[in-house]
Amino acid sequence: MADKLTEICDTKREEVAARKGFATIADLDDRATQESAPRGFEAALRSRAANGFALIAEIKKASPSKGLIRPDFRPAEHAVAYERGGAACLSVLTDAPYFQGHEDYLMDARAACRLPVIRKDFMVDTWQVAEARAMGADAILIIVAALDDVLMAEIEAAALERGMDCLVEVHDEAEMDRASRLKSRLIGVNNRDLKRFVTDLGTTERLAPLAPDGTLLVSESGINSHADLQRLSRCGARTFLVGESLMRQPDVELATRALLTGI
Ligand SMILES: O=C(O)c1ccccc1NCC(=O)[C@H](O)[C@H](O)COP(=O)(O)O
Repeated sequence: MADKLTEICDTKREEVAARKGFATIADLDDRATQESAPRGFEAALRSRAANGFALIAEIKKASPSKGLIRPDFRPAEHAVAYERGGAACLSVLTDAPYFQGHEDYLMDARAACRLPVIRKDFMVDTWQVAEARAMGADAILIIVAALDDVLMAEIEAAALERGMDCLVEVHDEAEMDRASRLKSRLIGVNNRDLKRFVTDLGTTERLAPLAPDGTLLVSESGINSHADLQRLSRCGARTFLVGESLMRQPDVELATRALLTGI
């Protein structure tokens, strides 16, 4: 897995190097003490998945594959709509160059609702983990394809010591094997092939049996309907990360409810 992801991570390393000049990890940890404690991202998903489908609803303005997705982008309103529609957690993109994200979107969304929030970004440095907590994030994303084993474990440790959860994202069998060596047991299979930008729900079906014991499996990307949730549940996935198909709907609350219930 390389290409676009490599390009995004190279850009991210440059961005982080520049941002580090403005705040040390100690500064960020100090700022984090003024934030509310982590809300329990994984626990919220596990409790919802025990009784049905658990949704991580994504607040996504744009993407490298589709450009602008939501012209009338209002993160706080979308957060409330997702919560009312039945989402268990939120995902908020904070990457600016490729997704038009911003840390303010995460802070505004989290302040508007009671849901736990994952900072959806490309983690390449432990500094970003402290930054995530300082902006209020309850969880971070670890993209296995973007990191070596040592850095991946350091980023996970930095999140766990701050009380945050990690969603560990994989795209293939080798990455599932590497993910299984981490402590976290919240593993996401990304159905999007980052070389060709096509999505295939079959990726989750192929990798689901390889997840280590105790895993809460999350199927990510390219999910459009309740029928997709039903199909994916047959391979054991009861937790889903959905962005574009919900963000394109005029009534986000209604669309979220329809996705979860089929009604
Ligand atoms: O969304 C993209 O085009 C993309 C491109 C390159 C790297 C990552 C990308 N997406 C990040 C995500 O993981 C998705 O935003 C998330 O899984 C939701 O997917 P979707 O429901 O298809 O919007």
